[in-house]
Amino acid sequence: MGWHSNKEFFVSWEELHRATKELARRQLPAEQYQGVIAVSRGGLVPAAIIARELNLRTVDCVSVSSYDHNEQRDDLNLLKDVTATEDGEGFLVVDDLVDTGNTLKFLRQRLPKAKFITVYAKPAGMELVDDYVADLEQDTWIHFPWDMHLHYVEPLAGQES
Ligand SMILES: O=P(O)(O)OC[C@H]1O[C@H](OP(=O)(O)OP(=O)(O)O)[C@H](O)[C@@H]1O
Ligand SMILES: O=c1[nH]c(=O)c2nc[nH]c2[nH]1
Ligand SMILES: [Mg+2]
Repeated sequence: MGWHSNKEFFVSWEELHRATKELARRQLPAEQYQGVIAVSRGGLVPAAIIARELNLRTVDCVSVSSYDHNEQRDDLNLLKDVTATEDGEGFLVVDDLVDTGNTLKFLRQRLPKAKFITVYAKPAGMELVDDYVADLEQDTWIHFPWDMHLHYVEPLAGQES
């Protein structure tokens, strides 16, 4: 799916940490929340950072599976449901990004009273998220640090030919 994208955006651990702390700061005051729900798996690292910054110790996770039909992901279903809350009231649902919005559309039905936040947002899904830090164009594929590996790159002068 992502390999058809025109542009790529590489996120380092440092940058993910910085952006997620900015997202956390925007959720203050922390007392208005009871806990955090991570959307597994991409939301797990951002949710841990948010929980640490807001000093929230109730952390749950939800896992959604999707099937690919004509490159459009639909037919979402819950692989693992939330147990910490019935309707999401007082909870922050955290994901790494919103792209088409299908994942969050599905989760909003399950947790109608939660606040939904992501670190990154693409235009098609922006309306489904209550807060995000950075927006990217729809045809940009975001590479997260857990999907990457540092490797050697030839100096520019060595790449001439
Ligand atoms: O807005 P959407 O089009 O639904 O896309 C966004 C979702 O896709 C990715 O998760 P994915 O389902 O690929 O699984 P992962 O989190 O386990 O990587 C990402 O982490 C979001 O959860
Ligand atoms: O690593 C990812 N980068 C993306 O841009 C994206 N969009 C949906 N799912 C995604 N996963
Ligand atoms: Mg995900």
